[in-house]
Amino acid sequence: MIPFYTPERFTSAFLNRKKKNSQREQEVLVTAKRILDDIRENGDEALKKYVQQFDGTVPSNWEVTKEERKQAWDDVDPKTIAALQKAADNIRQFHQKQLPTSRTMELSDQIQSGQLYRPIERVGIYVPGGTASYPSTVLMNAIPAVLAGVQDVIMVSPARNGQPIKSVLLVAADIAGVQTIYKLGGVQAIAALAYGTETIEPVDKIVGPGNAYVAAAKSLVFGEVGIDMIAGPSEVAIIADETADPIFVAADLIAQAEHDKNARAFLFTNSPFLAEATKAELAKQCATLPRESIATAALEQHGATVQVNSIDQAFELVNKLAPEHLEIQLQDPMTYLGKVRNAGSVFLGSYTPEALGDYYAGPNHVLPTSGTAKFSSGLSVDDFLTKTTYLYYGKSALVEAAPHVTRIAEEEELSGHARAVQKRIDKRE
Ligand SMILES: NC(=O)c1ccc[n+]([C@@H]2O[C@H](COP(=O)([O-])OP(=O)(O)OC[C@H]3O[C@@H](n4cnc5c(N)ncnc54)[C@H](O)[C@@H]3O)[C@@H](O)[C@H]2O)c1
Ligand SMILES: N[C@H](CO)Cc1c[nH]c[nH+]1
Ligand SMILES: [Zn+2]
Repeated sequence: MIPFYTPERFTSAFLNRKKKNSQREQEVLVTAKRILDDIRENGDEALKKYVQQFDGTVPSNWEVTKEERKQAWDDVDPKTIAALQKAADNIRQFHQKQLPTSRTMELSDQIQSGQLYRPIERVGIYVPGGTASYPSTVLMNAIPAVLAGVQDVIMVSPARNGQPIKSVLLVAADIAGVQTIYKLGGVQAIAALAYGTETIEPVDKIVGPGNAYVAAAKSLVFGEVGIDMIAGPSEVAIIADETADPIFVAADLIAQAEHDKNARAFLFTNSPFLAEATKAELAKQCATLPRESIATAALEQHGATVQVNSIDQAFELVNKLAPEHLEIQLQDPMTYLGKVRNAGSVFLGSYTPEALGDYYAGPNHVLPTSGTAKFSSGLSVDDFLTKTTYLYYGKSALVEAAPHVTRIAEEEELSGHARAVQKRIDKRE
């Protein structure tokens, strides 16, 4: 089960590793590039070829029809629909507060400047559909886009082996306000969104998580279109002391580990009792878990219980790790929030499991992984907006600024710049 680490061993095993593409990552990149290039060159014909190869059958229509979307509502249990609607309300409410307002700075009647926010026009949302389906991911990606004012929100998800896209994903798409849904997944979906084909219009930005092939394809089309981030395997770090309940701690480590054999789940504790009790509890809870083999593999290969000397040391290590999710299961958890420097999202107290945020509470679950929380943030309304600054100077304001502007231009030996100002001054005199 979960291996024990000293802080020193944890540091050398997880924090000091040089990032270098493994041979497998290189192979995935080569495959993704080959598929992208082919679809860019040969459009729908190549798209069909890869859909057939990787997803088993080519659907008769790429786009999910109105009838298929309507039928989905009859297929899904009304209790699931109600839960998704409530979750959507919470997510909407949280993200609504992120909406910025355009700013104007009026320094005088001669000088005005400001910043305009505008929605990106067309956004593609990737919703995974390989080993599991995630209606929560539809909500988390589409709701901020719709709130930002994106005109066309286009969702892609694979319809594999002749099976339709799961009805629950179609219902979630309706609840979130997705306009168009294409039955496409993997690298071929990213290619169609980025480059377009004869039948599919390209988008301006692609967001959403996916497997290694999807992540590689997103990294390769970046520049041609925008992307949100390159998502790695999901991860949680839990800081807990002797007051934490080992049943809750183990349950939350497992909730992360069941995602993927490469998922990472870490417990940092100063209590040897909690460490042992959690280990025993992990074995007990895994034994009855439907995804036991995935969770056990993740905990054994990518999990760790770190015996820290103090809670301060736990925060030091966690800030270096910059985990996607951080749970603080300590007494008076809110008092520790100020100690968090790097983390995608923080869950405070024993009654705030990460699962609450994954599905329901409001904050986004598309978060920076693999230490990237040091320089990036989770998905938000901001990801669907562009910022344009503007500037207005009247004549007398330019006259006042002119000597400074021309001085700097001369320093840079760009006399054309200096003249662009000076010509106006000369004409005035
Ligand atoms: N971070 C988050 O918010 C979040 C949320 C949900 C899911 N996820 C993650 O997303 C991932 C989903 O992965 P998935 O595989 O289930 O679904 P997916 O939709 O990402 O990938 C399925 C597609 O991969 C392609 N593919 C499979 N094998 C291939 C190969 N050998 N060569 C080329 N293409 C190939 C196929 O086209 C297939 O349609 C998981 O790792 C999951 O943990 C993350
Ligand atoms: N924990 C995942 C990555 O943040 C999100 C998710 C979706 N469904 C369940 N969990
Ligand atoms: Zn999850």
